[in-house]
Amino acid sequence: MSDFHQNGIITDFHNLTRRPLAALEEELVAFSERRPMSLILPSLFAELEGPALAHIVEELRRVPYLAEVVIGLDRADREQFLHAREFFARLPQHHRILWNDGPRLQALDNELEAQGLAPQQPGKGRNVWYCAGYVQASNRGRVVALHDCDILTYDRGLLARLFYPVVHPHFNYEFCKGYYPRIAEGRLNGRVSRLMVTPLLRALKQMHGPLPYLEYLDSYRYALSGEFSMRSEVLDGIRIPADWGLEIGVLSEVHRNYSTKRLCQVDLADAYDHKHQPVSAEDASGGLNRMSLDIAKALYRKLATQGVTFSAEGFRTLKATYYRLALDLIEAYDHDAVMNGLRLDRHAEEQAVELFAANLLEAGSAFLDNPGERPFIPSWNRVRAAIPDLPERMFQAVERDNAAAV
Ligand SMILES: O=C(O)[C@H](O)COP(=O)(O)O
Repeated sequence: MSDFHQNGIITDFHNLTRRPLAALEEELVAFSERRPMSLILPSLFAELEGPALAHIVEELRRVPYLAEVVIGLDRADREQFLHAREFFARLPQHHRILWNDGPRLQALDNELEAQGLAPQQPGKGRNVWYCAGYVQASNRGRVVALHDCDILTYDRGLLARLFYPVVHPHFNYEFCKGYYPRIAEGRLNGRVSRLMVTPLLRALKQMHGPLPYLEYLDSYRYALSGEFSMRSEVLDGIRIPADWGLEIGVLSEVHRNYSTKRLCQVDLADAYDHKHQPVSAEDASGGLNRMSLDIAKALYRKLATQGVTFSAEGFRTLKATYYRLALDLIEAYDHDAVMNGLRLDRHAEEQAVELFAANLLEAGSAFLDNPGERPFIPSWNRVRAAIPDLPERMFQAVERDNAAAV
């Protein structure tokens, strides 16, 4: 049960009364006339075979207010795409799959590449970016929500709560971010969020003063959650990273474009569990190792756009400050866990913090050594300026891929 604290920066929507889902959904159906809703599901083909997605689709089948569901499908060959079409066919809502590796969308990607506009690397950010372009072209929704496809504890109340703040006709929020406790099987999870992002933001505040941007980021209870909703025009103007920096990138872009009065967060669930990636300490190309590098790079680059300058010496200080703050937080997490009868492996937590600390330096060197890197994908506004009919052609390509014969 959450309290009713407001942090004074963004509005916080709590779950104070466990209001029945039927009441929320009834309102959402009424709101949908004025603000129709699209749902984007960024998915890997492998997730169709995992334990979460079949249940998510079962829940979605019963959602009465959605105008469309757009599934961004990554890492699928032709046969797998055909399987995905069958898999999602049970959705009663209008739905389309973006076969990102298919020949039609690849051809458009090549065209964008020729103009220097294509995402530079594969990843969740790239997948979401293409889906964002598609929902603009399909023009079915005024409000768009996104959630991950590996949520093991999914129920459709999560989606209702995620949409509500942005679709209520008398509220004028542009963007809403979800939060929840990542607790499962007696353990406290959310390792990158708890052990890296929170102490890193606080270390940056110690070093650079209480910048409004850092205060703002730190006001999110779960900055890395993959669940957010927004008015559809928000998607047009933002530049997001192609990789795991997506969540931090989106939060940064909405901060740049809107007053914090137009931004909010919402309590989505009492517990949340998903697929846990390995830490992957030995291999920086995967797992939480890679995720922490991508996030640190995205944060440094966004801070640079706020006028913050970095140096090798500064990164060393950041590492030391972060490390101390992270160890103090582990103590707090541990005590909180004990009182709640949860388990926390302090050794594993400290090992993760050591890795993240090293990665802050690693990401720092990448930042200082590659000033010309293009980690952010251009906004769709820019794509439309360069190739005006590309979104429409993408729409047609998706229609053809989803038609009976591919
Ligand atoms: O949100 C996070 O911190 C990362 O996605 C890792 O989450 P996990 O520890 O719950 O796997």
